[in-house]
Amino acid sequence: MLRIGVLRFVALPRSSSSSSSSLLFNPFSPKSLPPPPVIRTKLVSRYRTMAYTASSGSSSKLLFRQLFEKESSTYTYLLADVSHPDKPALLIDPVDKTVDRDISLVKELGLKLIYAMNTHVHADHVTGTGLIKTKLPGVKSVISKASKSKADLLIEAGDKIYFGDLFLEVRVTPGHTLGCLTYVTGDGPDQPQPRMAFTGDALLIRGCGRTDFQIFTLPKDTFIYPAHDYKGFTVSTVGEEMLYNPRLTKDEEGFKSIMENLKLSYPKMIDIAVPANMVCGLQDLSERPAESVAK
Ligand SMILES: N[C@@H](CCC(=O)N[C@@H](CSS)C(=O)NCC(=O)O)C(=O)O
Repeated sequence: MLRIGVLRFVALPRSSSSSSSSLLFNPFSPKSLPPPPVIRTKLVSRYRTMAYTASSGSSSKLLFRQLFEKESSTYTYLLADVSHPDKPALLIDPVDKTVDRDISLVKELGLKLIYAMNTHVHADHVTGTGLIKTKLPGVKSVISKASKSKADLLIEAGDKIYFGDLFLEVRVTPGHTLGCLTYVTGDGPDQPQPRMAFTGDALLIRGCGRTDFQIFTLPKDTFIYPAHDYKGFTVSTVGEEMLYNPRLTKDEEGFKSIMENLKLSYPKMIDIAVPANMVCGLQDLSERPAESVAK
């Protein structure tokens, strides 16, 4: 039987080992946000996850694929627990235009898609989560409660999204939008190591999506997988971005000045994408309320 529940956990005091001690302006300073909780997992380890390769590798448990939609330069991520008999899988930030590609891949790999997740309400493309539900009716759409959008599961800080024995932790990383989330692979002996953070538009590689967040409090070897890349990057790490991100290594005034002078154009799709994404990508989704999530 699949364990597909979204669980909430109890926050514990955070160990000091993974917090940032930079003297430079740090928009993720624990002073401005409560310390992220440490997760106490109840998982029983079957065997240790084997070495993980960053580009598109898989461990003995985790199957991982990074997919790209070129018009909006959007990354979609496929994760599955292939050690579980049902091979439960989830997609993070699918795009409507590439839903057929994504579903074909899921089928070719023999996976059972259970979640279609959004990191936030995107402004530059229409999410594929609603369309996926029409093609694979068992799939549940997921977005943050804070986004005030419609989806099957409305999640918040501390929830755990299980797919098989693997899970993602939900971290709140507002700034780019109020409802932005970062999904971080679980912390535990049975989970992928190093950890992986799916940052949406909060943290881009050598950039950021106009933001304020806590991602730099993750361990330095955590892989960063953003929702977009405009420069040809595919993956980074927390440590690498702390050293080389040209915006986040500045002091507060320098950061503000960069962000105020980005002069980014109005996203071409914003007037279509935002209303559509508030209803999971489909304007005519049923009006039924989202599932409540047990505490
Ligand atoms: N030109 C694109 C949008 C490019 C853009 O503004 N990207 C966003 C994230 S998607 S809304 C952003 O915050 N970028 C930060 C950066 O430094 O590029 C379009 O018209 O859609």
